[in-house]
Amino acid sequence: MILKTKHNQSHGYREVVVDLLQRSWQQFLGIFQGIFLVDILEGQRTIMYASSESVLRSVLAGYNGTIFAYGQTGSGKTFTITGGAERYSDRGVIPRTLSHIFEQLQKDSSKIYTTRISYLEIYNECGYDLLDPRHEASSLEDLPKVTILEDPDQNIHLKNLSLHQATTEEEALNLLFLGDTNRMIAETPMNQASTRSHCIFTIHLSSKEPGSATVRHAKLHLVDLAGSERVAKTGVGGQLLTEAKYINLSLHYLEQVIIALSEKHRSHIPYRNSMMTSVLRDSLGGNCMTTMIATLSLEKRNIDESISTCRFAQRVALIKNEAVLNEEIDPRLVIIRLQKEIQELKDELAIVTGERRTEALTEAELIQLEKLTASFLEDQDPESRLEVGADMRKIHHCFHHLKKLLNDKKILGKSTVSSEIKDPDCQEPLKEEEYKKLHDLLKQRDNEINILVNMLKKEKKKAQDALHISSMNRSEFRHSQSPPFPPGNPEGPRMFLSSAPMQAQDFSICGYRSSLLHKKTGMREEMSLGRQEAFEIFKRDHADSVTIDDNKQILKQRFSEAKALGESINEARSKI
Ligand SMILES: Nc1ncnc2c1ncn2[C@@H]1O[C@H](COP(=O)(O)OP(=O)(O)OP(=O)(O)O)[C@@H](O)[C@H]1O
Repeated sequence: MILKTKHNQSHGYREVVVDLLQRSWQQFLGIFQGIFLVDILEGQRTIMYASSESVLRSVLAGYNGTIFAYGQTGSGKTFTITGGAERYSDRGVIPRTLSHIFEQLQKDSSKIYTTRISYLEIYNECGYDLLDPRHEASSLEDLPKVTILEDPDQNIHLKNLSLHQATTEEEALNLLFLGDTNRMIAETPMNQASTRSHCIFTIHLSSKEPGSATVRHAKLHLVDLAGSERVAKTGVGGQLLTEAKYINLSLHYLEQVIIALSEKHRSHIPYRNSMMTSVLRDSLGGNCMTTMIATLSLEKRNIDESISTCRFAQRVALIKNEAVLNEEIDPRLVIIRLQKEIQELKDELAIVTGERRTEALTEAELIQLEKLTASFLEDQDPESRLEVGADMRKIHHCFHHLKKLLNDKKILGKSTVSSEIKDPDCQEPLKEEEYKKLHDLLKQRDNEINILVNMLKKEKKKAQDALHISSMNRSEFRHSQSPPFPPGNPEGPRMFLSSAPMQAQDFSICGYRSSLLHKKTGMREEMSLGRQEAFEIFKRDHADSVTIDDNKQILKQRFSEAKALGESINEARSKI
């Protein structure tokens, strides 16, 4: 519990307060056990540290929490809870709490958090939604009233109170500012801007671990109660008097609830007497970690109110709440998890039984698979899976679709690259240059082919000449044979003509073979130019090409020798 004073006396201030209270109320010192006295000079940060730290820790862990400010009018409740507008350092418990919560949520990546805000005002015993967008345009009577509904477990639900999701501190602060502008504020003899209502700013925090169906819901109520005032002392009338009556009455009911809670063995707690005690039922005597900030105005004339506040604080300090972890299993998540499990089991069963499906997938199924593939590709989670079941048709379609996406991306990438380097001014010259290059290459190849064709022609002519000569020689040689060689005696001519005629015969066989080869390869004239060229290259690069050339030379030499011999034989014959 925190006792905050607004009095602006810094020198020996704490001592003055304690001394004052000691003299006025001897037993009072006992009350201050566990109560912090906060000096105005120590500022809002100390208040925040002393009041909120442990509550915030519990809220983040999944427990409900409440921080409420109580004190007479003008003692600094609003300043403590919301803060002063002049300096940043004056910001109160709500903005500091929001800052702390969002900082912690950002640090903790192990859970998924959802933060929602509501802002309730209880004015003259009626509830209003301070975040209702119609607040500014309509009068209070036209606005829907927030009403209390109680379920069989005596849990309180508030009808017509909106919940606004806030994903960042900034969004949450904007909601706070919006609500603050809608609050009922009036000038009273005790306070230039007295809040004439009780305000409850609630942060609803839900957290769950990824993949888990267990959700924790925690509520943090930050309550700025309206201040009590002695009507006889302030002498207010009219609207202010009506408001003061409502405020004092609801604070009286609050006190009754606190008294009942602080007394052991009290079976009935009169929560239902006022809207405020109904709404704060859990915070006051139930499942909640509650901190009360008592604010005092320490002018001498306010001593009675200060003592009354301290007495109230003493009673509050006696109450023991039992906070429990608000965990529940989200039925929607359970259903989703069970459905997934059923599907997985079905798939497993299909694999085990070897069930084969051959009918074509429907259009809707194909679209669904493509959607699944797209969301799988978009999912940043490295452990995400593309679940299509044990159906080969579906698996194949997914692969097919993935391939298509990849190819589309490649084509797109290429076109992007080409469009990136495309320069409309230099594109034409580039093409012409390419064309010229290709044209030159073509010309060069034509020349080479012509040269090769000519070479081939020459070679062919030579071979034909050689064939012609050898056939002539053979006929001449045959004429000179008498009697002809008996068949099956290939040795015969060699014995008779020694080696030279044999060489001529070999050559003729060689020519015959080459003509056969020509026939076999389909005649070289009929070969395409490309094939001829390839054949020439093959011959040139062949491992035996040198030996073949040498043999050709030897053959030529022998041919001329054979020719000379033939001539001399003819000469000799004519002589004979
Ligand atoms: N610690 C403080 N430092 C500086 N100014 C303060 C402090 N506490 C309160 N004040 C100033 O005192 C005035 C009254 O404070 P505030 O409105 O917070 O009181 P309250 O208890 O909320 O009153 P009410 O119940 O009438 O709404 C305001 O002008 C506020 O700025």
